[in-house]
Amino acid sequence: MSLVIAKDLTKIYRAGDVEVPAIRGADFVIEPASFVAFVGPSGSGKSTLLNMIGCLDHPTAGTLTVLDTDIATLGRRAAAEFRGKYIGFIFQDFNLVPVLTAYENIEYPLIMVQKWPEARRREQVRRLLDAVGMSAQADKRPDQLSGGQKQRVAVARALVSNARLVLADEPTANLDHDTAYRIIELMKKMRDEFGTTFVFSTHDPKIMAEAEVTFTLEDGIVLSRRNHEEAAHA
Ligand SMILES: Nc1ncnc2c1ncn2[C@@H]1O[C@H](COP(=O)(O)OP(=O)(O)OP(=O)(O)O)[C@@H](O)[C@H]1O
Repeated sequence: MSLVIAKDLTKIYRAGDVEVPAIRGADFVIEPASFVAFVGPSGSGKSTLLNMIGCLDHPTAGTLTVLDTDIATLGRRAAAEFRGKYIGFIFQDFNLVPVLTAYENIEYPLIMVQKWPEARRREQVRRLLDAVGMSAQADKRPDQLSGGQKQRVAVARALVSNARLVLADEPTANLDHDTAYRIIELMKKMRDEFGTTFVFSTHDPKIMAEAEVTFTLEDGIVLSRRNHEEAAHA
């Protein structure tokens, strides 16, 4: 069963009398444990699509099924619960809490959303710190970390609640190219290790080449789907 199924997905923003069609009838499918990129120019609708898949924004029309749930039908509370249980987020500006250490930033969703007992939390946070290669920096605050290290912490935080799907909106936009490449490789390694589906957006052609499946967006329309493995063997 596919993890995400979008059919004729449409999003129109309304500001007074003005309508902005951000997504115009998108159809796509994302499989479990896949490594997927949405690419396209600024304003093509990448963030809007990721926000709808992440239950942060409501479709105007069409259907969007995530993990067998028609998420367009969820109310605010149910959407928040669904997000907390199944979806992790990574942002271009890291979004770490400045007064918390790397350890505490990763632990935060377990306290706020999941309410795990302390011993289980500690074991899970240490496992994630180790998986992203940040155990030695566990006690540092974000201002004591490099951009790449901050994004490693954010990757661990996105996975700490055992998310089935991680959505990353331009996760490498604030990183130099080598660091960006290493973060994408880390995300792929996490996909291999935990079986989590990763969906990210990017403008960067070198970064998009690292995805296994690429959807190209233009003016709110999914123009093409490319499977890199099929292409490599063609
Ligand atoms: N809250 C909003 N209200 C009105 N229009 C919006 C809103 N959010 C996005 N849009 C419009 O929807 C379209 C798609 O925007 P979106 O942010 O999804 O594109 P994007 O591909 O992520 O762009 P970028 O790469 O610059 O982040 C744009 O025309 C944008 O101006």
